[in-house]
This record gives sequence, C-alpha cells and structure tokens, in this order.
Amino acid sequence: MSNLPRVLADLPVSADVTELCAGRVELVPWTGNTHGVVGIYTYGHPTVDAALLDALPAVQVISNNGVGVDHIDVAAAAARNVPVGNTPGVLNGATADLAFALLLAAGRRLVEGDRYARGPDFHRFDPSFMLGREGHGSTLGVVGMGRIGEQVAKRARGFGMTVLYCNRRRNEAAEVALGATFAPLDDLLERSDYVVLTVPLTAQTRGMIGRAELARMKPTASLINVARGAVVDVAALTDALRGRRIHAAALDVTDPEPLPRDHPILALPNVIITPHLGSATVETRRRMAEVSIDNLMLGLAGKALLHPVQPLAHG
Ligand SMILES: O=CC(=O)O
Repeated sequence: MSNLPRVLADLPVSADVTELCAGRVELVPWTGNTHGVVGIYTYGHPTVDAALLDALPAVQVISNNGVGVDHIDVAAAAARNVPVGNTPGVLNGATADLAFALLLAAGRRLVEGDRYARGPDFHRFDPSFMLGREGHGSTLGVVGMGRIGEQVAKRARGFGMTVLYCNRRRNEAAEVALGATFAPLDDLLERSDYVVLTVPLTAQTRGMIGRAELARMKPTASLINVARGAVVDVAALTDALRGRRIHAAALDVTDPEPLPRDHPILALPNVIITPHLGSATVETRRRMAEVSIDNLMLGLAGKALLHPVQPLAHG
C-alpha cells in the first residue's frame, strides 16, 4: 500500500485522469477496501449519498468529473462540511456542438437516412423521400439558459434562428448578446420548431417535459435532450413519437441510462439516441480531467476548490 491519499473512484478512470493522479493520489475501487479514504472522485455515477459519507468519515472532498451533480447529495455533503467540486465552463462548447448536431440530425432525419442508404431499399434517388424539417430560419427554444444554453443560442444565430428561452430567472446578458427572447415554458413549447433541454436535473426539473408539455409542441417540432434523461417523461415521449404528435426527438441522455434493450422507444424510427456524448471530445475530456483533479487536490489540501458546487442551486 502506498502512502498517497486514498480516493474512492469508479474505476477504471480515463488515461488523462490516471496520468494526472500518478504519484499524487491512490485511486481505490468503489467496491474495494475503503479504509482511510479521504476523497471521492466521481463522474456521473455511482450515487454519493449521506450513507456513503457516514461510512467514510475521513472524506475531505468530493470531485465530480463533469458538471451535473444530480448523483451527489450536495446538501448531505455540505452538512458534513465536505466541499463538492465540478467542471463547469470547460465543456460548454462541446455540449452545445452536440446539441446542434442532434438538432440538425433530428430535423433532417440523418440517422434514419443513414440506415436507409445502407439498406436494401435504396435503389435510386427519389425527390419525394425522407423529407425533413429545416434548421435555418426556424425557431429554437432553449430550456435552461445557463452556460451551455448560451452556447446553443450562439450557434443558432449563425443559422438565422429566432431564439426563445426559459430559465428560472431572466438572463439579460443572453438577451442582449444573443438576441434571445424570454418566454414562459408553455409559450416556448408552442412556438418552437426545436426545443433543446439544457437544464440541470433538480427537484424542479425532474419530469418537466411530460404529456401536457409534449402536447403543446408543434407536430413539426423536435425535442433535443442534452441535459439529463429524467427531465423528460420517457413513456409520454414514446407515445408522442409513436403517434407522430411531434416530428422527432434526439436524446443524448435517457432515464434509465442505458435504456433496457426492449424499451419501446428504441423501435421508433423518429428518435435518435446517443450514449451520453455531450462532452465527449478529446480536448474537452482533457480539460475536465484537469479541472476535476485540481478540485480534488485543492480539497485534499484543505483549500477552496476551483469550482465549488453551491448546495442551494441543486436542491
Ligand atoms: O453529463 C455530463 C456532465 O454533467 O458533465
């Protein structure tokens, strides 16, 4: 056993994280001997709750390699004076790029077209087949105008889109800089051709897009989720897609994740599902590893984290 500080981690971690930890901390598997563990390093799962913190009383810091902390009981950590760190800022561009890729792919039926082009039915070009919906000039509704939402809105300007947004509070900076217009959720759903979800998962956002909300969307509109699966009621979405009550959906996140193989939504042609790739680029994952290991080392040294998560914002 080394003398390095022992940190509980969901192993294996990436090569970047392994490199950044070398000679600084010893990563201990979640199911292994947790004796003397002084830190917790997570990336989305498993859950860090009060029971785990009680079982590991020497923990000085929880560092999350990602921005969403819905798997961490931040209030329980705060009650035990354990700071929680995350990686905001470094992944906004990559996640907004993916949201836009999904938006265009949903509108233009890209994945369906790929399957068709590989299949036996594609004999010759037919001008009447596989017509989609335009991205340029359309109306985009951004649900959650935070750091990632702003980057989505910024890209939409290049496509000549009208940008609506809703948020817990007005984001006047985004209104001025990005020409985004605040709208209540119901209004945004009724007017948008693309609804992009970029909210954190909290008690307020869990299930916020359910049957009633989907019913407000235009039959020609698409729903894009790069937030967390549980923001959307997946049974209601399955029904809306099956009944063609909306054009399409593109989901980078699902609830549960992954979906069971026999989930009915997986049989539908008008849904695209990607395996939680929002921040999955070489460049962004490197920056996330750096920020999260910086947070970890600062916490272990008893210093303020680069990016501490505030408990109230995630209640
Ligand atoms: O989903 C990824 C993250 O929250 O960073």
